[in-house]
Amino acid sequence: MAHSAEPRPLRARRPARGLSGTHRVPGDKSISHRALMFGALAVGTTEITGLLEGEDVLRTAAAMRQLGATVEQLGPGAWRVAGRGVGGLTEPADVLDMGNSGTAARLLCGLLAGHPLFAVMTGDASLRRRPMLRVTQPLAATGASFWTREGGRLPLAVRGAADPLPLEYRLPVASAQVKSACLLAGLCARGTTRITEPEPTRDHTENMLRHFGATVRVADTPQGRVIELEGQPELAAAPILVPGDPSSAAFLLAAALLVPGSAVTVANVGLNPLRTGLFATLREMGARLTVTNARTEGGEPVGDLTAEYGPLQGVEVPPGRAPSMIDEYPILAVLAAAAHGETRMRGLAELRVKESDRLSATAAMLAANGLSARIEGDDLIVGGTGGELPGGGTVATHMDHRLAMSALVMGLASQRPVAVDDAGFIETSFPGFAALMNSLAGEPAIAAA
Ligand SMILES: O=C(O)C1=C[C@@H](OP(=O)(O)O)[C@@H](O)[C@H](O)C1
Ligand SMILES: C=C(OP(=O)(O)O)C(=O)O
Repeated sequence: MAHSAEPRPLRARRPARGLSGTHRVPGDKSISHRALMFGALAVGTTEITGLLEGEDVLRTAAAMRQLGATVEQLGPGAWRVAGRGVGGLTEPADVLDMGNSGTAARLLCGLLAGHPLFAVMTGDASLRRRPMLRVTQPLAATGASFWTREGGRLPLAVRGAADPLPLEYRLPVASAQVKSACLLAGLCARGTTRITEPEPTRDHTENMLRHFGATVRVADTPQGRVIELEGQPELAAAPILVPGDPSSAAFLLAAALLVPGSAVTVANVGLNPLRTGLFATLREMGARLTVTNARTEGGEPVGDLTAEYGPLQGVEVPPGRAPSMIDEYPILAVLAAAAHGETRMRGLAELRVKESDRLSATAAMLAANGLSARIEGDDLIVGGTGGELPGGGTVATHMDHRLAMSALVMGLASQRPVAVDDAGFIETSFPGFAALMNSLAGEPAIAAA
C-alpha cells in the first residue's frame, strides 16, 4: 500500500506558457478519514463518493477492516462500508500501522479508547516522532489505558474502556484531531461528552456525526467553542459525497498566481469556512481569486475557484487564523516569497509537530532557493522579491508531502529549476499531483530529477 521505500527525487522547471484549464483535485483528506471511521461505526451500509485514495486514507481503510468493518472499493473514489454499530468494533489480530497519518492515528486512539479491546498502533518514522500524549492523556479519563514509547510517541498499546466515561475537556491547543479523538471516544460513553476549544477548528467530525444522526450541540461562549455530544447514539449509515480538498487545491491555485500568464479553475472544492484561511489571506495579498458556482453538497459548502496570475502584496497573517489554514503555510511561504514586501505569519508553533518540523523546514526550503526567511519565536517572516524567484536549490522534504508539493510549485515559477529529494510522500494526500500539474502546464515541467 505504501509507496516504494526508495526516495523519488523530482525537479520542477518553469513551463513555456502559463498554466490553464479547469481541473479537479482528489477528495478531502479530513472528510475521507472520517467517512470510513464513522461508516464503520454506523448501522447499515455507507456509500462514499469521491473518497481520497491517498496512502493516509488507505491506512484508515485497512485499520477499519482490521477492526471488523467491511470496507470495499466499488470503483474510482466509490467505496462502501458495512458498519458494526457504535461499540461494535472487534479486537485487531495484528498491529495497526497508520503510516504517515497523524489524523488516522489520533482519531483511531479515540475510537479504540471507547471499545473494550486491546490494540497496538505504529506508524512510519515521521509519525513515530509526533506527539501522541495530546490524545492519550485526555482519553485516559474515559477509563482506557495507554502505554506509549518514551515521550508519548508511537508505537503505543491501548486497552479500551469496558464502560467508558464521558469526557469534559478543554483543549490546550487548537487541534481538530484532539477534538475528534475525544468526540469519537464519547460516542461509546454513557452521557454527555463536553469539549471546549479555545479557537474553532475544522468541524467535519461534528457535521458528519449529525449527518449520521448523533446529537451534537455547538455553542460559542466567552471561554471558547463548546461542543456537546450525547453518547451511545445509534449512528445510521448515510451516503457521503466528499468534496475536493481545499488543501490540495491550494497548490494549483498558488501555481496559477505565480506563473505569468496563468488562469486556472479548480472545480468542486470544499469551502468549509474553517478551512479557507489561505483563500482569505490570498485576497488580502491582492490575489485574483474568485469563487463561482457556490453551493452546498453533502452538508459541506463547495464551489469552483479560479486564480489568475498577478502581483501579490506581503501581509501579516494573524495567529487566530492558523487553525483554518494550518496545512497551507508552506505554500503560503512560497507565495509570500514572490510578493512585494515582507509577510509575517504569526503563531505557528503547531507547525513544529506535523509530518516534519514544518516551521524550520519551510524556512530552509526558501533559503535553499536564494530567498529570505527567518523564524522569530513562533513566527515565520518571509521577505518577498516582488516578482522573480531564483530557484536553483534542492529541498529536503523530511517525509512531508506538503513541503514536496510546495517546493515543486516554487520550481514552476522560478528562474532555475527546483529539485526535491523525495516526492514519494505526495502519495499520502495527493496521488497524481505531478501529472496533474503537468496537464495544467501542457508539458512535463515536473519530471524525475
Ligand atoms: O482533523 C483533521 O483532519 C486534521 C487536522 C489538522 O491537524 P491538527 O488537529 O493536529 O491541527 C491538520 O493539520 C490535518 O492535516 C488534518
Ligand atoms: C498535517 C497533515 O496531516 P496529518 O496530521 O494527518 O499527518 C497534513 O496533511 O498536512
